[in-house]
Amino acid sequence: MRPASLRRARWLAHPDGVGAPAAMRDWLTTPGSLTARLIAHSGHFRVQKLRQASNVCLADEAGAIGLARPQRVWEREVLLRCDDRPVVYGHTVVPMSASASDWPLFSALGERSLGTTLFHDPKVTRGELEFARLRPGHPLLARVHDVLGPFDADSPAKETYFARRCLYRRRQGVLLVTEVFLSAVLDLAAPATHMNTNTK
Ligand SMILES: C=C(O[C@@H]1C=C(C(=O)O)C=C[C@H]1O)C(=O)O
Repeated sequence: MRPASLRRARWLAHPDGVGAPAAMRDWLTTPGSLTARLIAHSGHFRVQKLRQASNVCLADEAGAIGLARPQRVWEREVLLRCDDRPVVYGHTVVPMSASASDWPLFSALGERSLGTTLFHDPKVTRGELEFARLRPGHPLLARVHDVLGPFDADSPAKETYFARRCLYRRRQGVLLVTEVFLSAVLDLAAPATHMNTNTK
């Protein structure tokens, strides 16, 4: 079992505390749907579903979804791909106590983006974003390793990953989405500044 200091990250209410470079900070603080912004900054966007089944949630997640300790939840893992390059690893958990009427579209999402169901449903309320720097040894990075292969060990800088998470509520249900941003996201078309994106 990893030491507690490695199993958990410090989730902060403001991105300044995680020390992300400006370009990564801009992606971390995307105000609306990440899916919509990735679509706007690539020629082809795809949600690659890795796994959707029950699993024990991460130590970092239990408290955020109202559980006293890590317990079995509904878990969804995806890679968001732009022009076939993985740019975000998505990890979503829903407590087993949720009813089908809380998240009616969740179980049958397949390779449709969860974001499209969250941002177009007036019954869904979105909590505040939280931000973290994930250090080698964090379980989310182990998941990323499992999918993308080992880190480039001779360049530790590449082992620094930044993530954000957000709690969504609908009826009596909660759903926590955590997004780990991969370095390839910085190669997308220069992200528009929020001012530009808000002036549509
Ligand atoms: C919350 C969103 O949904 C995205 C889609 C996900 C999925 O399909 O599992 C997971 C992470 C998100 O980046 C979004 O687009 O903002």
